[in-house]
Amino acid sequence: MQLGLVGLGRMGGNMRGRLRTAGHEVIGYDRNPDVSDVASLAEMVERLTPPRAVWVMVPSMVTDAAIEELATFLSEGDLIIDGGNSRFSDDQPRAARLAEKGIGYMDVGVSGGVWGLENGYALMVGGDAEHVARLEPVFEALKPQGQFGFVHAGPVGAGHYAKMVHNGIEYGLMHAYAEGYELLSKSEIITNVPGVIKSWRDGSVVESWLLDLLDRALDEDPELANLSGYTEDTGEGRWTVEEAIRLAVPMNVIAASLFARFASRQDDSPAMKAVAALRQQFGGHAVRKRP
Ligand SMILES: NC(=O)C1=CN([C@@H]2O[C@H](COP(=O)(O)OP(=O)(O)OC[C@H]3O[C@@H](n4cnc5c(N)ncnc54)[C@H](O)[C@@H]3O)[C@@H](O)[C@H]2O)C=CC1
Ligand SMILES: O=C(CO)[C@H](O)[C@H](O)COP(=O)(O)O
Repeated sequence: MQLGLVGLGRMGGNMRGRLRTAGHEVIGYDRNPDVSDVASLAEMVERLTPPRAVWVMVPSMVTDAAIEELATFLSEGDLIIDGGNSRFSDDQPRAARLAEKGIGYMDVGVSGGVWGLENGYALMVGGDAEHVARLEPVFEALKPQGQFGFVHAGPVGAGHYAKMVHNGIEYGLMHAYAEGYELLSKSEIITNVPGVIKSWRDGSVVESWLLDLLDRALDEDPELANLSGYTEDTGEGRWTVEEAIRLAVPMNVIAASLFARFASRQDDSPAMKAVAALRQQFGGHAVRKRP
């Protein structure tokens, strides 16, 4: 089928490749002319035959603006799919605004990262059954081969909700591997840290794709010597914790892994300075002065 695709970066660019390999006609627009198929959004829309379907794959901070601009070129009966990591609570208001113009909307959480071109993307879909059915050939091309990797999770917003929780879990899993890695690295008795990690890849209880990727990173840089631990976040972990607070769900692991990222950005911790100062105040304990 024919699909418009807005945003041709690490995700959208590869998705365009996978869809084309499956025989679909993709007309992609990106602000960056080096990767764009067309010069403008208007040209992309012009080249699509109504009723059109346009998949948006841009950073969440710019998604609302991108969809608003796109909608000015679309007509009744067209359909917008947001595949980026948007906050689920943005979806229903967005769908309502588009519905005023007769434009349909669905949200899709996409997992698979830069490996999706080759392995396929796990898709978590939110929206009306009629829209899901319309996009079925696109989902079929994007999803991994095999039994799993696709869900119609519920109404508009459910796809992004599912992806939010997925990413929260991702934070926690990564952090568990990371803490295990640090302990192995500090141990006096382990002489082959990358070897231990590698050994777990087959037959162990903790084997997983993330573990495979940690092994890959250690193959490239056995002591991760070329990296700083500074770690960004793009929203999903925060939203997961916010939602856990709203629903009073104990979320010890994911919250701790989110906060560890915040700590990774500090040269020194103001909180720990306060703890050191207080110990000194009440107990006369020694503190380390800054050089
Ligand atoms: N990289 C990853 O592992 C994953 C990313 N995502 C989500 O997918 C979305 C895209 O992520 P990436 O491809 O990694 O980002 P990216 O930064 O590699 O690519 C974004 C692309 O969008 C373009 N762009 C930005 N604003 C635009 C606009 N208004 N109109 C047209 N093009 C515009 C940029 O020029 C860039 O090429 C984000 O929402 C991200 O959170 C989802 C799953 C995995
Ligand atoms: O969705 C993803 C993987 O599943 C993206 O890589 C996302 O950017 C990861 O989240 P964060 O940037 O907060 O670490």
